[in-house]
Amino acid sequence: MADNYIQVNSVSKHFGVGEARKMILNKISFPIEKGSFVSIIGPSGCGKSTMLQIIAGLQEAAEGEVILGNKKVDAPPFDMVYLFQQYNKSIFPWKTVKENVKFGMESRKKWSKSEIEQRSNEMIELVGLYDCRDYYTHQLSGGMQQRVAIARALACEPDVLLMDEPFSAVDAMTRGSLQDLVLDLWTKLGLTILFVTHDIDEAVYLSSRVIVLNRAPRNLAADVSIDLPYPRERLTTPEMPNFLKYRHQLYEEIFDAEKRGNSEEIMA
Ligand SMILES: Nc1ncnc2c1ncn2[C@@H]1O[C@H](COP(=O)(O)OP(=O)(O)OP(=O)(O)O)[C@@H](O)[C@H]1O
Repeated sequence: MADNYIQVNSVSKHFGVGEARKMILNKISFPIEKGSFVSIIGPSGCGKSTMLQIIAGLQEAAEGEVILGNKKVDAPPFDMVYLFQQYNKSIFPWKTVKENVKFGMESRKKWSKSEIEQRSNEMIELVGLYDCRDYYTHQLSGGMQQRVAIARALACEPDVLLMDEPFSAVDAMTRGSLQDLVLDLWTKLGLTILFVTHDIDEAVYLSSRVIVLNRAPRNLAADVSIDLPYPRERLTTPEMPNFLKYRHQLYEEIFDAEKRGNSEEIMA
């Protein structure tokens, strides 16, 4: 059932004090439906990561609030996990794949030993690393390390997965297979996903909805529902007329947002 699971209510944020004070987000509001896949795009510096971190409870808004379910987010909620941009650095090199995946569950002290054992095996299997479960980080490729970080995050049974440019450091082939993995996990586990990316094709391919942030003024430039069927197919989806239509529309939005942002910087 579609309902507004997360509500971003008039969120503002600035950094710096005095003359150095800079408005980053200005009264941004949008709802997120449960089970949706929402990407946030926008020109560099428009505040995408800051927005995601406020939603995650990792940064405080200067004004406004984020509601998850019926509760205001004022600290990282247990049912939300945040995957950082360079999340291959967040896995421990002295632990094996399996130990890394178990670590997140063990630190929450919510599950028994046998539940941790079973769930970690299931997650490792789901991300396709079962045969490498006893490997250490240095024995894994970058894409495999990212699968470990995803498995560790999902082992904790979150409802919401927040991802900040998760695939920016991998080659095109790995990126494609990680995109399909995330779509597969989203479907199988019934997650709500918020995804920050610079890549418009990636945003259209993955998302049920794309939000565009402006750099000047610091508000919402566009909110576009992506009416393309799931499951998405790597070869056929990008050739669909609607895919090309959304891609074109979002490129235009970004170009406009960039132009407005650049002219604001020249005026400043
Ligand atoms: N802790 C901080 N202190 C001061 N300024 C900050 C801080 N964090 C972010 N900023 C500034 O806020 C603005 C928005 O940063 P943010 O990383 O949210 O943007 P972004 O849209 O994710 O950028 P990019 O696409 O380049 O990753 C930038 O101008 C950045 O320099």
